[in-house]
Amino acid sequence: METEMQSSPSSPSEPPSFARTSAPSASPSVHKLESSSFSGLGTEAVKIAETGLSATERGRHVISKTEVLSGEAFVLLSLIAALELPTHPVSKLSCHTATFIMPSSAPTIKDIIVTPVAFHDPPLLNAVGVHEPFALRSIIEVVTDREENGKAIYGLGESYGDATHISRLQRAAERIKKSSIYDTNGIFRACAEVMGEDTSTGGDGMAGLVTTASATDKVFAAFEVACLDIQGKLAGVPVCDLLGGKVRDIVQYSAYLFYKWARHPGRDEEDEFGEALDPDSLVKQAKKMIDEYDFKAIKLKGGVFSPQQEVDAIKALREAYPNLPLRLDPNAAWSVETSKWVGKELEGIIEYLEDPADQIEGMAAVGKAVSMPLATNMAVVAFNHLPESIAQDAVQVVLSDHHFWGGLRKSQHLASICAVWNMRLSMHSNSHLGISLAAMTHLASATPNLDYACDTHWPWKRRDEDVVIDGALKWQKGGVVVPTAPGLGVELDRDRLAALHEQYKACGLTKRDDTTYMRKFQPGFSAAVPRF
Ligand SMILES: O=C([O-])C(=O)C[C@H](O)[C@@H](O)C(=O)[O-]
Repeated sequence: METEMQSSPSSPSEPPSFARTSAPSASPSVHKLESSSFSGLGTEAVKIAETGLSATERGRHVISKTEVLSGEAFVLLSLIAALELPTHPVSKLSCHTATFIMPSSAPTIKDIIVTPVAFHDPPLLNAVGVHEPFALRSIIEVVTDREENGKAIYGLGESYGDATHISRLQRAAERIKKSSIYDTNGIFRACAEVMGEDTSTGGDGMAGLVTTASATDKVFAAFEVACLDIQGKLAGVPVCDLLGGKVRDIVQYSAYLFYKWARHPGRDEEDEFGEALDPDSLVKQAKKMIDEYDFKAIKLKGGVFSPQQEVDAIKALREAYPNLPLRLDPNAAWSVETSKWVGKELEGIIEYLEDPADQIEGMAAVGKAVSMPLATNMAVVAFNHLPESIAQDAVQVVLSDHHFWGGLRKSQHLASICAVWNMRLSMHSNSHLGISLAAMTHLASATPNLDYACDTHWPWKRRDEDVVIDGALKWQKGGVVVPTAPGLGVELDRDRLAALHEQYKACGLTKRDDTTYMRKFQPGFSAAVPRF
C-alpha cells in the first residue's frame, strides 16, 4: 500500500474539497484523493489512529463521528480507519493539505484482443442483394490486470467484421488500455477521439443497409459490453442486474424468415432450409423454425420480389399462423406510393410495417396514410435522428440494436426516450454469434418497454459454429432464457475461436457486400431505392 502526504500553502480555513483523479499512467491501479485543506482533521485522525484499535474498530469509531464531520472529513477518516495505516506516519498528519495515493479497487484494461471470424451463412436475399457464403464478425476480448485461479479476468464483446471496422476497433483498443473497466464514459471519449482522427470510409458492416449510424457508438459498443461482462463477473451478478435487473426471465425472439436460394451458386453445401422463393416455401420455412424454437412472432425480410408477391406471402403466413403477430421489412425498397398500397393491403394483418420507404420524410409520408405502426432500423439509427423523427411522427417503433446505438446502457437511454415520446421498442439483428445473443438477451430482459419479440438471425447459423462454449444460452418457448451466471454468462471456446478465425483468413472476404455478390449472378442487379 502506498501513502503519500504533502503539505501545501492553502488556507486552513477553506472547507476541504476533494477531487478523485486517475493516477498517472505509469501506475494505473493507483488513484489520488486530494484535499486543499484538512482543517482540524489531522487532530481527529491522529486521535483515531492512536487509539490502538483494530481497523474494524477504528471504522466504527469514524462512523460514530459522522454526525459532526463533513462528508469529506468522513472520507478521510474512513480511509485512516480502514487502511491499516501504521500509527506513527499518521501522527505526522499535522498538515492542512494532503494527497492520499491509495490502491484503486478498479481493475484496469491490460490488453484487448480483436479477432476477426467468419462463419457459414446461407444465401439469404434482401433488398441490396444476397448474403455471401460467410458472415464476418469481430470478437473482442478485454483482458484485465486481475486474476482468478491464476487466469486473467476478461470480458467479451462482439461486433461487425468489416476490415475497416476492425481497424477502428484495434486503434480504439490501443487508446483505452489501462482504463478502469468501470470508466465507460472515459472509454467512450477515447473512442470518439479515435474516430475524430479516422479518415477511413465504409466499414458499416451491414452491406449499406444502415449507413448513418454513429461510427463512435459502433466502436464503443463492443468495449462497453465487454466491460459490463467484467463488471458482472467481479460483482458475481449477471449483466442484466447491472442494467437494472431483469423484468422477464425469457426474452422472446421472432422467426426471421428470408427468401433464399437452396445453395450458394457453385458450392455443394445445401443448408437445412432449402429454397424459399414463394409463399408456400416461406410457410414451410416458418414451420421448420417455429417447430424447433416455438417462436411466437414472425418477420419476413422483403424488398426482394414485387410488393404483390410479398403481400401474398404475408397473407399465406397469416392463414398458416392465424394467431402469431406478423411483420414485413423491405429495407426501404418501396416508393411512398407503393408503401401506402402495401399498408392498405396488410391493414389488420401485420403488427408493424418495417422500413417501407426511405428516410424520415418517406416514413412520415407513409405513416400519414396507413393504420399500422411503422418501425425502423434504417431511418432512425442514432440519437441525433430522433428529434426530426419525433417532430414528423415518422416512426412509432424503433428497432434498437446495441451494436450501433452505443452499447447496452445507451440502448436503455434510447428506451427511455421512446417511453417519453410514446414510441415502442423492438430489436434489430444481423448475422451474429453467441456473445451478441447473450448481450441482446440481457438488454431486452432489463428494458421493460423493449417488449416486442426481438429479431435474431440465430436459426440461420450452423449449430456447431460459434465462439462460445455450448450450453449457456438456452432456447425455450420462443425465446432465450436470461443467463444467470455472472457477466454475460458465456465463455470463450478458444478452439472454436481459432477455427473461425482460420475460416476468416481462408474465406477471402474482408467486408460484407451483398450487392457485389448478387451481381456475380445477376449482373444487372441494382440496390438503388426505391426498387418498387
Ligand atoms: O432488419 C434489418 O434491416 C436487418 O435485419 C438487416 C440485415 O442486414 C438483414 O437485412 C440481412 O441480414 O440481410
